[in-house]
Amino acid sequence: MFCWYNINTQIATEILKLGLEVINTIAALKMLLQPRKLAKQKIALVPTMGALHKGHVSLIKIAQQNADIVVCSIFVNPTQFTDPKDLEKYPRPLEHDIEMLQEAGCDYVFMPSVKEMYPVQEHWHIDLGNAEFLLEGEFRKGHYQGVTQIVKKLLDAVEPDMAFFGQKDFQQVLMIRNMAAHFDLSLQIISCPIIREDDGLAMSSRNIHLSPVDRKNALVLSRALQYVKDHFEHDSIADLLKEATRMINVTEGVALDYFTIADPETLLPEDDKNAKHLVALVAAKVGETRLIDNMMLN
Ligand SMILES: Nc1ncnc2c1ncn2[C@@H]1O[C@H](COP(=O)(O)OP(=O)(O)OP(=O)(O)O)[C@@H](O)[C@H]1O
Ligand SMILES: CC(C)(CO)[C@@H](O)C(=O)[O-]
Ligand code: BAL
Repeated sequence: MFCWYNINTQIATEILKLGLEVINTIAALKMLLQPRKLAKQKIALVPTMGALHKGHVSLIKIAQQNADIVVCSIFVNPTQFTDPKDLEKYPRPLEHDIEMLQEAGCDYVFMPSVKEMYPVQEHWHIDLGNAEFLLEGEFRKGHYQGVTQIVKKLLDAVEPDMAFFGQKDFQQVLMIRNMAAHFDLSLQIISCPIIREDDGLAMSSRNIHLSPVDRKNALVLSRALQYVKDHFEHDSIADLLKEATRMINVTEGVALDYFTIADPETLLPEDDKNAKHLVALVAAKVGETRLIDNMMLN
């Protein structure tokens, strides 16, 4: 059986020739990064679960502009999946990912096994604040404990000066910032803009599961967000929510989990349009695929 974590030697050799180093263990990673750290080079981490697309590449490019060395991790983290079927079918196109990272000029890719990251069973539970239980936290209970658990392990392995995350996973960035505050970590956590397809759909690894009909229907999510942004000046929050949810609910094959206009720090619903910052966030199942998206409104 082809094993995702064991890179075949031929591919590994090709990769080394092209300058991208593929590392599977924390010990090897630390050894490779040590001289870089001694030379005071700035190290950036871009954590991913693979199935890379232009959204991931944009994080790598931003990281390159801010650091000397960019490490991208690819690890499909089992502890953040609340639906075993979602984990099982998560896309794992290894060779394609390696090619994208080479092309992007990434320096190191860290692709550990599950055993490497979780050598023993362990308990993880930290206080992430009330926002942990809202939105994604309500629909994927325990998800952010799993996300922060693996991100802390990756940060411990790489010890980067900065880590880059996409704003597409808006709540995730907030949770990771809260985890970093919990452990008093001093690294910079940088949130990067959402990269979209030409028609507005937010890029996501799970888009690969969309059938052609789903793909068309999925557009209603970014359209509803854009509607809210475009009408924000003149309409009340209640009217904006009403129209956005209507747009989604009339789209066949799309089942809405939530559409909210919220405070970006607390994620609590906000009905005061004069609030300094507001974000609209949406999650829905499109066919069998659950997608999320968001847009800052002011
Ligand atoms: N369209 C995008 N624009 C910017 N950043 C993105 C985009 N999609 C994902 N990212 C970021 O890339 C990082 C790795 O995400 P991940 O590997 O889970 O990909 P994904 O596309 O979010 O996949 P999925 O949502 O299906 O899990 C995260 O910080 C995520 O926010
Ligand atoms: C941050 C992350 C890599 C942790 O597994 C994941 O949640 C993701 O890809 O967004
Ligand atoms: N991109 C967020 C990771 C997840 O959905 O599990």
